[in-house]
Amino acid sequence: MFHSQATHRIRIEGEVRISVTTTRLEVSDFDLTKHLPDNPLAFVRQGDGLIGFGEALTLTASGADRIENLAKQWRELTEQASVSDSVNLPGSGLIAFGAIAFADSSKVTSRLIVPKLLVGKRDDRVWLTRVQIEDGAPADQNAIAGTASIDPDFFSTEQQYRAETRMDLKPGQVTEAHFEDLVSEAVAEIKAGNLNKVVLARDLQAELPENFDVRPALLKLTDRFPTCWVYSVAGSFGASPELLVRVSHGQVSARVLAGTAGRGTDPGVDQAIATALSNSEKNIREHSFAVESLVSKLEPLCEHVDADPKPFSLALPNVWHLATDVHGVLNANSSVLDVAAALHPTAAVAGTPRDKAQQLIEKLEQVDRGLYAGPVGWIGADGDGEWAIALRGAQISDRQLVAFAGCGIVFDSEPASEFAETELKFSPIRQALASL
Ligand SMILES: C=C(O[C@@H]1C=C(C(=O)O)C=C[C@H]1O)C(=O)O
Repeated sequence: MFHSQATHRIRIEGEVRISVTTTRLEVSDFDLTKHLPDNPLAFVRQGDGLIGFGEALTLTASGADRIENLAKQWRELTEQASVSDSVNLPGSGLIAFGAIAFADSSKVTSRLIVPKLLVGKRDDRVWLTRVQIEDGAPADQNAIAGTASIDPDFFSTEQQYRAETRMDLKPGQVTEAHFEDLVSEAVAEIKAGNLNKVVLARDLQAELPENFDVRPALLKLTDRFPTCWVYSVAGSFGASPELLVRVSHGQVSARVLAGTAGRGTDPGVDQAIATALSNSEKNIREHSFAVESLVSKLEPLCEHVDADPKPFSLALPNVWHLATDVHGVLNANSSVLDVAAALHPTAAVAGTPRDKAQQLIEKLEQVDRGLYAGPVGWIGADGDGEWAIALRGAQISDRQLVAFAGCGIVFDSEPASEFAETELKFSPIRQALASL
């Protein structure tokens, strides 16, 4: 069954040592989402991706420099690695999953989590990475923490997930009427010339049923949203359509979304909606703020940056989005987290100008967004990786589940239609938790 092997060894200040072994697995038709552990780490799109089991090591940070701080900790950790990776695919070798809080002031800790065990898949190639942590004493005298064993049936048998319990999402701290008031206030600020765009969000909440299992929800999200990045990291899970940044061998890419319309049930009407969206001045303006913010932050890090001059209409099962793919070539050895630190928060989730929008979000929403609208993804030992924006999902903490959805407000936004847009954006997570 084992095909090839790679071993990474790391010594951290002489105290902790991580030993990482990646082995190629000869399995066919392997479906990552049918083999998830309880409380999985996951980042999956179109059948490819990474799933992680347990936590071998977690790096944490909070505050305004949380992304730079995690990037630095990760660099220090990996600099001491001796890497030999014959699988040598994006996602093989030493990997951390990560979830980063939206706001500088968030009480929620941002994390990079190295799983005890990881299974990756790319273009029908599957690999297994095992992580061992030793502390201080020579390995043979030391109890090895973080050793994960794997059930021999793991790769041949689909895992049994616990039965779903229906969960009703109820209005959270920002109710319908309150949200519409906030939109009006934001429009007034924009008309007064204080800023151009701000993204306002509202929350829904539910009590978590006893013995809740997130895996059936993740399965539904991967089935229904194959082109989205389905994520599950540190209690934050969902199906994001938006790629904040991917770095691969010096190439950087992103998918910027902003501008939304609901899908039509009749094909003709649906197409008319897409055409109206791509001709809507309001939506084009909203979208261009998001592209400009991303490109302007990316340019200093790149030799050149390419963005399509006109957005395309991206069809998701529930909505149309205006979308622009952006590509660039990095001019230095920046890691995906270095780039994420420069890009976050884009005008797709904060606004323009960024600092004014962040201040207005804090003033109006008065709710900690936690990991919602923050970067979620993975980073490898070489700094390459892929991070989506944590949208269209929910966060679990203690016995509570909180879901957020937001939308970009510009001078001609109407409160009732912005509320309706948040409803559309809640539909993926509502359905994933509806136990239908
Ligand atoms: C803020 C969200 O989505 C973002 C806002 C969009 C918009 O305002 O049109 C579209 C896609 C995302 O960039 C969300 O889903 O909560």
